[in-house]
Amino acid sequence: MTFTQKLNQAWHSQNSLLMVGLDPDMDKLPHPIRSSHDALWQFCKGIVDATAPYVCGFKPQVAYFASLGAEDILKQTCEYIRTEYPNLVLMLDAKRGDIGSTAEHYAREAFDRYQADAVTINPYMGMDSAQPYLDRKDKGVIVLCRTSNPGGSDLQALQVNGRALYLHVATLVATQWNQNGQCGLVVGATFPDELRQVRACVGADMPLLVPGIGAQGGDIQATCDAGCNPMGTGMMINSSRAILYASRDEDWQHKAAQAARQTRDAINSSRAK
Ligand SMILES: O=C(O)c1cc(=O)[nH]c(=O)n1[C@@H]1O[C@H](COP(=O)(O)O)[C@@H](O)[C@H]1O
Repeated sequence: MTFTQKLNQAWHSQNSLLMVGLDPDMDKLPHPIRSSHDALWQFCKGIVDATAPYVCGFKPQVAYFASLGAEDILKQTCEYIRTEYPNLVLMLDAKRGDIGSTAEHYAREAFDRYQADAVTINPYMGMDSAQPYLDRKDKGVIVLCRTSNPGGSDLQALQVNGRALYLHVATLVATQWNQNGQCGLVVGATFPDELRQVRACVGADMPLLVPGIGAQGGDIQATCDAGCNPMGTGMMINSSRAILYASRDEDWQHKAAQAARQTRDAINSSRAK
């Protein structure tokens, strides 16, 4: 099954556009598990189990694991998601970008080592840097387009031939890079006007990874109005900290589940309007 087929099925079977980002920060782990020898694994497994009923997928962020030398826990978490929740999308957030020969190894990392369904990449180095990912015909390649952070405007909003650079990226990906129909774009929920423009530019079928609700303050209604396709889908709306750290006490799993359910419900009532 391809990435987009799996995503479409997950949207419908889970009735959810919510993606939970797995960004485990040792300083913020719940107190009851913090001093445990396998705290990181307990946290990742606990969050996955608590929130799985409410999501279309999970997005582990490589840096949070790599900075701890905990790639083994990332691998274990990916395996756990794949085996226990095989209908949910597994997106590796890596934001890689390098020359083709090196990118080939990043592609192996994402798709062979972690067996992700999709990976985030940076388009700055152009098509040959994306080719090793695009060659994996069934895998999702999610390209940074209009990122959620304030500094995203520094380059992405520059006018190039009368059009913002991020729209050039959107057009390039939708026309030239999307040969296998498995590409998507990252567009921040913090910029709903730009999200609307990107959706108009790429059409209804391209999935958008939309981080920026929750801790970054993006508005769910504005996000759905701007980014949903006519079927009321089309987005993986990511939230990490607001769900992961909803509580640091005994009830951390319960509070994470509650935050995920409330976010899913808010998205569903916004996309239904
Ligand atoms: O590619 C991403 O996932 C991403 C792109 C972007 O423009 N902004 C952004 O915040 N992200 C990621 O999405 C997550 C957002 O986390 P919260 O702000 O805690 O919900 C982090 O893992 C970021 O690395």
